[in-house]
Amino acid sequence: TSIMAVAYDKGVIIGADSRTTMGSYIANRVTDKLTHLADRIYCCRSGSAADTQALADIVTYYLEMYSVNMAEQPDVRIAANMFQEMVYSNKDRLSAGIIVAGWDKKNGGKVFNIPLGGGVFEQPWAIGGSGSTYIYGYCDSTWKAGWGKEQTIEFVKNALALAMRRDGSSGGTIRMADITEDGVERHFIPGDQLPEL
Ligand SMILES: C#CCCCC(=O)N[C@@H](Cc1ccccc1)C(=O)N[C@@H](CC(C)C)B(O)O
Repeated sequence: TSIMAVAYDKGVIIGADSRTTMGSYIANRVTDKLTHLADRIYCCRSGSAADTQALADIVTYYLEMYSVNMAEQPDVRIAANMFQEMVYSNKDRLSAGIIVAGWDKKNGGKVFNIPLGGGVFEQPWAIGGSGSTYIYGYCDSTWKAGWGKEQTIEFVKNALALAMRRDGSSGGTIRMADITEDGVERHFIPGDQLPEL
């Protein structure tokens, strides 16, 4: 897996490849790793498909309870803390690298990285999954603060395409989503239209 989330002035762009593997077999070449948790809050999933689906389902339920009991929408940070608590306290039994990202009224676009150990790290951008190891240099040297929507989308697209070319556990298509005050807009790049960098 190659997953990514980048905050920008109006919100956040999330992205992922679409490969699910079972050893060298590609079990799903059109996986959707961008998972809806609550209004304008998503997570990008890497690691065990089963573990991350189970965790996302539990957080989705908890966030619904939050909305009902607090009579207001949860901040992105709340969703990140819920994942962290479960990943940290079950770290020896789970394989789940999650990026929680979204937009909330108080804080705007936010990115929280939750790697395998269960730490939570608020960052302007985050990459994750096996493919991310191949693009740290590209991302560190390319990302700039102050980009708008188009530049951020371009950055996510190019970074994921580079990771997908080098990582055998990443591939297929690129799925992206743009999360802002106006809502969520999905973007899709078919496997035969990936940028050739
Ligand atoms: C057998 C089996 C594994 C079932 C499918 C399965 O979880 N594949 C995993 C790789 C993996 C992980 C942990 C144990 C085994 C196999 C996979 O493709 N993960 C991708 C993300 C998920 C959310 C689709 B990515 O991280 O590569």
